Amino acid sequence: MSELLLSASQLTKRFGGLAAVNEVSVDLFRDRIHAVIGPNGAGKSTLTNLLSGDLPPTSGQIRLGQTDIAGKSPERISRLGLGRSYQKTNIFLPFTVWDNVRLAAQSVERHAPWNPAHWLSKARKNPAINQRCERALELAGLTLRAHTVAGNASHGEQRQLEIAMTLATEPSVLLLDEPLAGMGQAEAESMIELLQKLKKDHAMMLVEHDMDAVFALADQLTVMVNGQVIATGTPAEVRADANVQAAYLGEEN
Ligand SMILES: Nc1ncnc2c1ncn2[C@@H]1O[C@H](COP(=O)(O)OP(=O)(O)OP(=O)(O)O)[C@@H](O)[C@H]1O
Repeated sequence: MSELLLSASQLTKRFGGLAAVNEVSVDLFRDRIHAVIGPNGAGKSTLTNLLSGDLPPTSGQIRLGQTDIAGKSPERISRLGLGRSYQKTNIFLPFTVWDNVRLAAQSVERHAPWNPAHWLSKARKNPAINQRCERALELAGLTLRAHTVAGNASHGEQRQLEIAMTLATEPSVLLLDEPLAGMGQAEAESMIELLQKLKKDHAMMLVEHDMDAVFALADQLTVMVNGQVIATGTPAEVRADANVQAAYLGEEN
C-alpha cells in the first residue's frame, strides 16, 4: 500500500454565492499521480489553490502528513513539504536558470526576507542549498542549461524550470497546474517522461487539459464539474462512467 501524504476532505470554497469547490475530497499517495480533470470553470485551479494555501478554504480539512494545513500560508505549507507549479510562470526571466532555482531553494529557508539579491549571495555560500539546486536541475533535465538566461530558454525548458524550482524546495507532495500547456509534441513527450520519473519519490496531483497525457500518466482520476466531483477512480473506471461520458469526455470516448 502506498503511503498517504496528503488528505483533503469535504473542502469547500465559496466566492459570494458561487461554490467554486463544493465538498471535494482527495487523497494523494506517494508513487501515484492523481489527475484532476474537468471543463473550464470546474474548480480545478481553486482546488489547487486551497491545497497550496494560496486561498483559504471556506470549510473542510487538509492534512499534509500529520499536520493540519487548511488556511495556513503558502510559505508555511511549502516548508512543510508541498510544492506547486503555477499555470502562470513564476520565473524571473532576466536571471539564469541556476539563479531561479537558487531563489526557489532559498525561499523555504526560515526567516528568509523578500530580497532576491540577499538570497542569492547567501545561497552562493551555502553548499547544502547548492546541492539541492544541482539535484533539482538534474532531475528536471536542465543541468546543461544552468547558465542560460531563463528568458532565452525555450517554452518547454521554462516549464521544466518551473518544475526544477518546485523540486528545489524538496517537497514530498507536488501539485502541477497544466505542466503541458502550450507544448509541442516533442516537448510534451519529454515532460511526460519527467513526470513519470518524479512519481517514484512524490505524491502528485496533476491538473491538465491534455487528455492523452492524463490517461498516459494518471493512476487515479477525479472529474470535477461546477465545483463538484462527479466521478473518481482509476482511468479505466472513469472512462467507463456514464456521468463522465455525458458531462465531459463525450459519448465517443
Ligand atoms: N477569485 C475568484 N473570485 C470569484 N470567482 C472566482 C475566483 N476564482 C475562480 N472563480 C470562479 O470559480 C469557478 C472555478 O474556477 P477555476 O479557475 O477554479 O476553474 P478551473 O477548473 O481551474 O478552470 P480552467 O480549466 O479554465 O483553469 C469559476 O466559475 C471561476 O469564475
